Amino acid sequence: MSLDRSTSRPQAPRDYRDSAGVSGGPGGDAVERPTREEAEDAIRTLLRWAGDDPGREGLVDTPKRVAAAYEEFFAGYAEDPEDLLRRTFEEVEGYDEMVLLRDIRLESHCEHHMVPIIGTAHVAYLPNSRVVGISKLARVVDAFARRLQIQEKMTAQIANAINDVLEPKGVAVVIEAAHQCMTTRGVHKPGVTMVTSRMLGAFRTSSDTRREFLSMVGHDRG
Ligand SMILES: Nc1nc2c(ncn2[C@@H]2O[C@H](COP(=O)(O)OP(=O)(O)OP(=O)(O)O)[C@@H](O)[C@H]2O)c(=O)[nH]1
Ligand SMILES: [Zn+2]
Repeated sequence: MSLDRSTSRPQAPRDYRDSAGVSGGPGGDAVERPTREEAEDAIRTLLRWAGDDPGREGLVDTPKRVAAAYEEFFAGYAEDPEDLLRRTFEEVEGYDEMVLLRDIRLESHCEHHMVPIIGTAHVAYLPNSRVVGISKLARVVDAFARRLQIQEKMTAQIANAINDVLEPKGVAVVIEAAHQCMTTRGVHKPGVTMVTSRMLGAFRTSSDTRREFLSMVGHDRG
């Protein structure tokens, strides 16, 4: 879809549904994206609502900057994670050990308060003769993270997309993240981290495989 959001009203991208029926899309075809000008007007309204004057010098360009920032924060709606995974995979005979991408920086936004969720993702799979370009695993994390999210849904979506395209013997995803809606507002608990996981295939059925993964990502304490 077009990234030129200045005047056009591009169609909302295809809703992404994982095999658990979890929707990762922006709300389906019913959502019509406003124009860039309408988005900037909305930001001026919020500035007035916060108690400031959107016409003062320091704030004149702020709506434009915020809209540009939103394009980055929410770029995932324009991505098709399955397509990313299909792009570079190849058939490999003779490698059937775990592939792990550890400590992937994760930047997302919580769907309740629209404030950052910052953390780390660990993604592993057990190839079933098919391997993917390793950067694509990090791109899949970004494609789901750059949306309004809750951590449980994001974790499941990443694992399910990899499972659907690569058809591996197993997939494991662990995300550890701090939610700024808990640290900078509301309950104000800095230092708290939420940990979520999704284990599929051998990572779910074999405790040895799961233990190997958890030990490789440093989650085998206790
Ligand atoms: N399970 C889950 N909860 C989340 C996530 N991100 C934010 N939340 C929680 O979503 C809840 C929303 O609760 P509400 O009572 O509707 O909103 P609120 O009045 O702003 O709640 P407080 O954050 O407790 O002030 C809060 O408990 C948040 O901590 C997430 O990724 N997963
Ligand atoms: Zn929140």
